[in-house]
Amino acid sequence: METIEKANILIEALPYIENFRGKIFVVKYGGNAMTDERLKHMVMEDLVFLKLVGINPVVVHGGGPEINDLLGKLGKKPKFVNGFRMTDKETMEVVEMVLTGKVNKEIVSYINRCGGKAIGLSGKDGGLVTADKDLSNGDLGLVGYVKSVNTEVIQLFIKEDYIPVISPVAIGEDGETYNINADTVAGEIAGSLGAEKLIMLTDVEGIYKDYGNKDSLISSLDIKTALDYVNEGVIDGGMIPKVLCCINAIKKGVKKTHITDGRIPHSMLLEIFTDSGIGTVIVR
Ligand SMILES: Nc1ncnc2c1ncn2[C@@H]1O[C@H](COP(=O)(O)OP(=O)(O)O)[C@@H](O)[C@H]1O
Ligand SMILES: CC(=O)N[C@@H](CCC(=O)OP(=O)(O)O)C(=O)O
Repeated sequence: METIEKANILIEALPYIENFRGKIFVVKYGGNAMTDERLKHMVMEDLVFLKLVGINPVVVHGGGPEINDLLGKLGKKPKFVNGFRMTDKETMEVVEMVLTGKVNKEIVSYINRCGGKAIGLSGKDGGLVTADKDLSNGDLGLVGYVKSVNTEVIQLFIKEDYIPVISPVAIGEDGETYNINADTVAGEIAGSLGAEKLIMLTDVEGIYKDYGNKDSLISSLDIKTALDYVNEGVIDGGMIPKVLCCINAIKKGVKKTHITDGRIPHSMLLEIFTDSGIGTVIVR
């Protein structure tokens, strides 16, 4: 790359950096970007970069594949209904162990090694997220929905320059531990914080008008069109809950939500700091 091109890229980022200083970006971290070592490293660098230019990233992570791995080793077969894991008591123990014990701490130590200051939290810490039993897909055991978010805990850590890293496990008034889909938690936290952005890292480029036709990637759509696409079946499968979480977050005051390709190196920076972005933006 010519040196002038490098300089132009930095200059293109300048107005965004100015604009976003002090704002909160909630990042849902999952998919390939979480399992591929090289991509993992780049995501951590991107998070530290955001913090250094004055943006406040808040990470909500998944870990579905890791949970499946450990369940497999224990001889338990994972079962899903509409993308939600059937969670009996024994499965819940595994979910909590993997998400809060393994995945969360790995991300925290990775960010710290990359020069950031990360703090690991589950929904249980400081009453950050409370849950109740989710019956919207039938009785899936200990699957929960988000009842409340205590933003004070998150704000406290942001103020002290930490990057909060949150696992989607929460406690209910009944004292039960609940397993909540990570996209849902990210959407609810972004909404409650009034975040500037919710960024969903996933394993597709973004939303396609015609899934299967790589040329039909949509760069931007509003919430009404997004909902129409869900109802018309243009948006299907695992993309449905993602889009619904984005819509929910926007209705609660998040300015922009992004669905972007975690398989692309530094996709977060490309999405945030370039005029065209690389994935799909959903706005009001
Ligand atoms: N219109 C669409 N555009 C993009 N992806 C779509 C669309 N309709 C359905 N999908 C599906 O949604 C999937 C993304 O959801 P999912 O696999 O649950 O992501 P993640 O594992 O990152 O949470 C895509 O891999 C694709 O199979
Ligand atoms: C209720 C439910 O399904 N919870 C999810 C929580 C983790 C998650 O959402 O992980 P991904 O983002 O990697 O899919 C699960 O048990 O897999």
